[in-house]
Amino acid sequence: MLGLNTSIIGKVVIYYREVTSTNEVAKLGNFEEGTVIVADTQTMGHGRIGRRWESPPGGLWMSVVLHPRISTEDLPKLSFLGALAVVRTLSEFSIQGKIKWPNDVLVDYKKIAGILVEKRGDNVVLGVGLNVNNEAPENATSMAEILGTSVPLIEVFRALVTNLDELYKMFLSSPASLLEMAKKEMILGVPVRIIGDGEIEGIAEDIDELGRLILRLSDGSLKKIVYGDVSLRFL
Ligand SMILES: O=C(O)CCCC[C@@H]1SC[C@@H]2NC(=O)N[C@@H]21
Repeated sequence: MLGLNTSIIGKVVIYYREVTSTNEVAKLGNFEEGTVIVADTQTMGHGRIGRRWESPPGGLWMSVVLHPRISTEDLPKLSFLGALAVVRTLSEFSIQGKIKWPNDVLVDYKKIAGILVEKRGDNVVLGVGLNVNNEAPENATSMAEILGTSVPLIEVFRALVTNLDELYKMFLSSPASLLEMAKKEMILGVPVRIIGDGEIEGIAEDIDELGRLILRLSDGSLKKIVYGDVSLRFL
């Protein structure tokens, strides 16, 4: 039926053999909402906290341009949206991924994907890096390594775009429901160390309505950790 299956993400896909960073291209351009920028390789792929992101051929390196009319406080939820879309995509390939707050997807505690949400003017960019057939960096993994065989990249791309689109539509109508769904896939209830300005240890107990991590400290009190320049290590 006409008009009932309107996708937002993936109507326009721009493919590059090589770019500096798909997030940079997406941030700087004047693209319509839902445009996907994807590249075989990135020469300057980056992650959170200015970290370098290795992007050789064989991996999925892509960014989605979004123009959500949402408050800034809901923006971190887009990172969970990206991570949840990756978890759903992996499960279509019989791989069980879990979300590590705030922006990683792990398989058996090894990183398989990272999400980077950035904003420039009206452009909100949701970048996803997923190790598919590329050799993963140390302590990380890839879909091919887990499955013991290479995976058609185009199928992974299609599945991811479909999952992102579905979840984005849900997010626009109810950011809170999206958060609840992502929480179910998050590694919680385990001891962690948060590294930011200083270091703090506790049990990663829950996520609040703004996507902050609720940490239970050894004296029983609770501390909220804001999504920002912090990283999390499992103890
Ligand atoms: O782990 C992280 O901190 C996030 C990594 C995000 C990497 C992706 S790859 C596509 C997009 N372009 C970039 O430069 N970064 C994101």
